[in-house]
Amino acid sequence: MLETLKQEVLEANLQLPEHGLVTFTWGNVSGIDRESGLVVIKPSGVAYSEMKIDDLVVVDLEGNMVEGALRPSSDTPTHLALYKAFPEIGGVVHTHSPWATSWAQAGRPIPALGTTHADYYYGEIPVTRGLTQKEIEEAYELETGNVIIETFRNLDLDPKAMPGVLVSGHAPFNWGKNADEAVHNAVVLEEVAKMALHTIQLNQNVGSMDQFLLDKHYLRKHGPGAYYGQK
Ligand SMILES: O=C(CO)[C@@H](O)[C@@H](O)COP(=O)(O)O
Repeated sequence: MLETLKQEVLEANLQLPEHGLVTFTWGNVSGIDRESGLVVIKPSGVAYSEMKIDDLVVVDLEGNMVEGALRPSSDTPTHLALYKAFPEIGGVVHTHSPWATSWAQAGRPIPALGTTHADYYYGEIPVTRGLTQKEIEEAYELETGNVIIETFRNLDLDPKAMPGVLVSGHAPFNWGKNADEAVHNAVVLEEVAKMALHTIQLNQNVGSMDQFLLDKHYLRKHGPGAYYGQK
């Protein structure tokens, strides 16, 4: 089971450079085996072109090392916080993909402007508040997870219907039922972020799309009896 998960996590990580979502080593993917509670994650600072399956690190949900010779990604506490808070997810990805990161740095949520967005994200893609100096100094990556969870609670968002978030001043995190789906959602986020910025540049008065169009696109793909089936 763990060997299969490692292969999935390796392949998901390697998709990041393929899709142009990472520069150098600015990103990481993990996957969880819910039965054992073990998480497989990219090692910190290892180049994608050199990464081998045995470089992946296995940790438990408390962050204790279970397998691996390298240091786990510095973002591991964020991944673990998300796995604990959102039991329905099986994969997490963090990138600094430039279009989504631009919105995060601007501290702006991405409004739902069209059907590409609505096929994956049920409404505006949220942005968190900025972390305080104390949070950054004491437990930066854990608090990054906590601020995401706080945002979802405050906005009453369902992580299945909203599989990503922008961390203010930082960058996006995405998730999915597994590592592959998390990366898929990150690719869509980047495309949607780019299109939204262009759309607003072309028409500053554009409003969010109509609720009935959002419902039609999101619910026919992900709602009960969805004809596409669940991703
Ligand atoms: O967010 C950041 C840095 O701002 C990290 O995700 C990025 O550098 C990747 O770190 P790791 O190599 O996974 O430790």
